[in-house]
Amino acid sequence: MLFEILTTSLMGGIALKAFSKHKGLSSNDSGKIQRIMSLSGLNVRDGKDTLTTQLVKKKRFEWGWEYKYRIPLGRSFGDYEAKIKVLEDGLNNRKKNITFSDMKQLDFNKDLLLQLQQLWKTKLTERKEIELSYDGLLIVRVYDKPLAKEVSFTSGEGWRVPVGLIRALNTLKFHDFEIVPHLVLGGATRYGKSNFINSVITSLVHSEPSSVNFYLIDLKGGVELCDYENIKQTVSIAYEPEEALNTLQLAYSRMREIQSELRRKGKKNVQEGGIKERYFIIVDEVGELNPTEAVTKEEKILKQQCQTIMSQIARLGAGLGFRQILATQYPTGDVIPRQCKQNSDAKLSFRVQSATASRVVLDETGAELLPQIKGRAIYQTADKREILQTPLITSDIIQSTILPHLLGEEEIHEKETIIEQRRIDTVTFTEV
Ligand SMILES: Nc1ncnc2c1ncn2[C@@H]1O[C@H](COP(=O)(O)OP(=O)(O)OP(=O)(O)O)[C@@H](O)[C@H]1O
Repeated sequence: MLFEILTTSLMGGIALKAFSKHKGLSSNDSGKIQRIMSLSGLNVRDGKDTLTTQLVKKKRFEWGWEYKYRIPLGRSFGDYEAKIKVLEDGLNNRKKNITFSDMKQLDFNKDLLLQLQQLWKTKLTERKEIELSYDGLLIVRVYDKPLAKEVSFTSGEGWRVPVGLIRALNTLKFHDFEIVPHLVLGGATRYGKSNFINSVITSLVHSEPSSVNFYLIDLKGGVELCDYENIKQTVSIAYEPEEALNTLQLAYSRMREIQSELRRKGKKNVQEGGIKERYFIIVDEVGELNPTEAVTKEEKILKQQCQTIMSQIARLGAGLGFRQILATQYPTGDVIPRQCKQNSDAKLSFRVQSATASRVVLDETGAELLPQIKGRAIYQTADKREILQTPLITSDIIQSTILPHLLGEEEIHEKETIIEQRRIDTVTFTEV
């Protein structure tokens, strides 16, 4: 009896609190955010006046709250970005509330007390996460639930590959290589670049096995991409800068062939020309092809040639079915050829060391402030920037996907002979 009374009043109390919170009556993070901003030195003194960050709008979404603030004169978005950790810690310095949606998940036919205990435990370890952006007003998004730290890999469809789970509605975001052909990828070591490249290749092999062609350049000692060496979709693979030039030349000469074919047909691009094949040039550690880092004159010339071809492919390849993915862990000024950067409308950056490195990859700061979570990244297209958790792919998935496409010894020999022949035919590189 006593237990029933206790449970009923506890439930009643929680329900009331949850209801008021759901209606936005009790939770007022907007005020708390304003207070944290003031206390962390974001106010501006103007003579006798103190200019503060002013709330303009707040809106409840399924994932949490969005607040819009007018920032005082004399402050920049960067000033607020620099305080993101202070804001997040301040917001999480609170007593935990049970929400209406938490209540909806309870099963009243099962052991309620146990469920409530579990819910409370989850609440104590849960952390709200925030995201900042700026569109003339400062936008602060406060998410009820943190973004998952691990997301399983599932293949995309056609030329759409999974990029990661976004917070809004917990949905998977895809990158469509037919819409945005080239991608620049950056991030400090061990945050997930190679894993992402593996998931792109695996997804494409799974979805477009007879139309996808790879030109792979793995300058990290061949440990990452060697799995794909003997699959029929890989036209050429390189492990050293000298080999990289060969691989790029092969891709370049194929690009010229397609260009001639389209010209003959009087078509503007592969879509119009009914050409289904797509060619992916993937360079893992493009920094190894940076001529300014070359030691000898020959090496410098070789790397310059590589960069010239990569720039040509970035500039002209899109309509000819060529897609380029350039990855680097050293995002310094000249590591990604300028034309490649300019022609890549999508960028994916894992955590980097500094705001400067973030600017090299994304053209904006922010990737240096990502949490130290493997696989967490900013995906940026021409009009949108989203934080997401990239899927983690396992060796088992990679192996089972490529197994049906592995070449036999005779086919490998045949492929090598064709490549050798093409190399001989690829005389000199000329501008298209
Ligand atoms: N999306 C992810 N989710 C969870 N863990 C991940 C994810 N991506 C990578 N990891 C973990 O991080 C480790 C390093 O990842 P990865 O090899 O892709 O890093 P990297 O950025 O390519 O590093 P480096 O530049 O040093 O080669 C992986 O072995 C894996 O355990």
